[in-house]
Amino acid sequence: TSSTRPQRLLRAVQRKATKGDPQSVISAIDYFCRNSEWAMNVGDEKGPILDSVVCEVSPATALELGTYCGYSSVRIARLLPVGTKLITLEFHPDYACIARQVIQHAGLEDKIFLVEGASGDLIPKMADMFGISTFDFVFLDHWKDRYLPDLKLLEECQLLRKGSVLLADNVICPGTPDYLEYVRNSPRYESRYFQSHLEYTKVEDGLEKSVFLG
Ligand SMILES: Nc1ncnc2c1ncn2[C@@H]1O[C@H](/C=C/CNC(=O)c2cc([N+](=O)[O-])cc(O)c2O)[C@@H](O)[C@H]1O
Ligand SMILES: [Mg+2]
Repeated sequence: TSSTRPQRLLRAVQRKATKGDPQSVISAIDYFCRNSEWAMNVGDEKGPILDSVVCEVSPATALELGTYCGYSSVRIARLLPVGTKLITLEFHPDYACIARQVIQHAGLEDKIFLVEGASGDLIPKMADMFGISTFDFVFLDHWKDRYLPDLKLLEECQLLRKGSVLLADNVICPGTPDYLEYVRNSPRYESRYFQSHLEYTKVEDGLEKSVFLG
């Protein structure tokens, strides 16, 4: 029977990456996407920008919207201080299943809570589910038309505090025009664009970093 691309990506990790070594999992996925099949991971050019923002924020509480195969979950969680956790939301059960195995191969299952479900349903439950009050860092990488509604939901649920950092992938390609317009024009955000390229290609893309001003 035919396999799916996420299954083939996982197989490449299991074959090439060293168990318990997050960097080798990241390298195995990037190698697979450059040499076998493109996949929508933040990738090896935007990834270091993500890394630098995570290190700068050094979040005690971090949220990711859209796990997919777990590539950015591994990138983020490998940098988190001991005792801190990444909560990542994924509504496609098959992708969640692959991501759990990628995360396990990286040895990061104790630093990552993967919750299956839609962000719109789960965000209002985050405080109760995880006993947190606000997120220090949010990485948005799910369906592009959900970035703005979910940002507004985070605001409404008071899950952002003065200084919370939002980092959004693909603000140019595929593009998130309504989200960009909001964070760049709202007096409640200080926004900055990090120009880069769409993963594994020469097409322009970039990350938008927005700090919530309270
Ligand atoms: N509301 C929600 N709650 C939970 N999980 C959700 C969700 N909406 C989507 N997801 C999940 O997030 C991933 C979608 C990513 C969309 N990215 C993309 O469409 C994408 C496309 C390109 N591209 O076309 O070049 C490049 C990229 O870097 C991209 O991230 C999938 O795993 C999907 O199941
Ligand atoms: Mg993306």
